[in-house]
Amino acid sequence: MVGDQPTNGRQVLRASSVFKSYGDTAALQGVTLEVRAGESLAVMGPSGCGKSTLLQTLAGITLPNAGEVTYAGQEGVQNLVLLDDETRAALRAREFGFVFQQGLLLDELNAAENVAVPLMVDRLSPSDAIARAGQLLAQVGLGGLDDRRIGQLSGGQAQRIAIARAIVSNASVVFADEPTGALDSHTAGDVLELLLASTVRQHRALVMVTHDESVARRCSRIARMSDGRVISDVRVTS
Ligand SMILES: Nc1ncnc2c1ncn2[C@@H]1O[C@H](COP(=O)(O)OP(=O)(O)OP(=O)(O)O)[C@@H](O)[C@H]1O
Repeated sequence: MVGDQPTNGRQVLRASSVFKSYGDTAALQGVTLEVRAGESLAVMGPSGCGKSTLLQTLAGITLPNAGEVTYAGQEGVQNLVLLDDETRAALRAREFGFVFQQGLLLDELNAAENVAVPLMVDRLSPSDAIARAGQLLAQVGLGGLDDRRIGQLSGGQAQRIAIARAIVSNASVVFADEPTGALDSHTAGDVLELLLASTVRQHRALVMVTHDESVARRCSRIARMSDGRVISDVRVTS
């Protein structure tokens, strides 16, 4: 099935005329883009065109040089650019989830502890957080692996844990940067299916950077970038 959910949900995120430079490198050159609840947005384009910078800007990880990023969340509509670092970090931990190609899981923690981290950041007691993490691991098909160290898992299992961690605190937006890039095609398909099932089908928004057309076509919308600009933004219809 293509375009897993209708995309007429409420607007959760909006970048307006966003510019971002790193020194002399203009990574974003006036991007305006909205993201709605229950939609999956694939961000595509050639290497270096600004995809990851856009994702990180929408997520409030990177601050733009100009423009606004508004987010409609638990505290109402807020411009992420104007929040102080601590407030923005707390909002990210509470309302956003992240699935990256690799590297965000903590090797020194086991599977359940990794999933529990956002809950503990959000001040849930460790025992309640670990119990909730165990439920999430079962939901993503990894029941019984709670005590397994990250280094003892396959790439596909590690991405399932990353997905569990991304949604454990009821994130309303999940950001994924090449989430299947390091996986073989069969495992990648399973992980993508899980990512879509645990986000858009739960009325979350998914914003995903990918180089893979077949992955993008499973999303409900594709934004294509070139030289720091969005050059096309279309619904996936078939
Ligand atoms: N921290 C940084 N410092 C300096 N330049 C950076 C930094 N991050 C990104 N850039 C530059 O900004 C531009 C956009 O980078 P970005 O990572 O957003 O592109 P991308 O489309 O995600 O690329 P890729 O597909 O290769 O991951 C590139 O020219 C890159 O070299």
